[in-house]
Amino acid sequence: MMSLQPHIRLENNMTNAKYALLPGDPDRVDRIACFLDNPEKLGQNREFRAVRGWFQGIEILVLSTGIGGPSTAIAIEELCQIGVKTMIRIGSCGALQDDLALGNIVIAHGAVADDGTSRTYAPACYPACADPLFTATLVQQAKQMGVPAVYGLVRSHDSFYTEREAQLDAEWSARGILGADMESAALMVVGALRGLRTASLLNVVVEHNGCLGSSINDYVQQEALCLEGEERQILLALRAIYADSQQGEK
Ligand SMILES: O=P(O)(O)O[C@H]1O[C@H](CO)[C@@H](O)[C@H]1O
Ligand SMILES: O=c1cc[nH]c(=O)[nH]1
Repeated sequence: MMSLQPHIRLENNMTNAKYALLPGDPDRVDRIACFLDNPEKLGQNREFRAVRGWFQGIEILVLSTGIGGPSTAIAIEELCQIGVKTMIRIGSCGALQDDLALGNIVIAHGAVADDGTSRTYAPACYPACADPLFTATLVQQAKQMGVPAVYGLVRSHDSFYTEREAQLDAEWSARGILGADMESAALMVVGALRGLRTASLLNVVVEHNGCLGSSINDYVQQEALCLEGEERQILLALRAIYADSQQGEK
């Protein structure tokens, strides 16, 4: 088996984790670590910050993927080389539906693959789907926890600031897509091609057509709602991992 992975700079002997949590933002790795027992920093190279820890006895690796499909695909490929089997994105998204509030959680069972990475790995008609059983476990746990969560489809894209974004968001909103992010599709497509189980949990950090509050109080309150959502999605993922682990060796 290959040893030190060139980008994530992890190797087999550093962790036995079969489950990985994958935020985009490296700083989110540190906040996730607060939910784990005996968290241990494994290092950082570029956008890939790694921590391992345990939740109810299950070893979990946390690795940031950076922004977008290319670095996410690199993270998935290299995590696969060191034996990780189940990868759960702990991401954020912009809502595409009016009834989604800041801090609500979107459980994505599939994604519109509007990104270049997915297209590079497979034709555009290849479906970007999460693992159905793990996703069902997430939905079940969310219900048990009383988390404000919805499940459905999201759209992953490569652009944030093009002139067409508002129009594209409106079109995909009309098709019932719940939210927009930049990594879920690549995770699902590359994961499926490599025989991995994937899932994506997205915290709503931008409301659909929401007017941004101008006062400091609004801003502070919005930030607090987003952080609460992040805590919910982390706990939800960890509880689903535990429930999944009780169903047999993965
Ligand atoms: O919060 P993360 O996980 O980085 O996800 C979202 O935030 C970034 C854009 O601001 C993109 O990576 C998007 O997918
Ligand atoms: O609006 C947003 C927020 C996060 N990520 C996106 O892709 N869009």
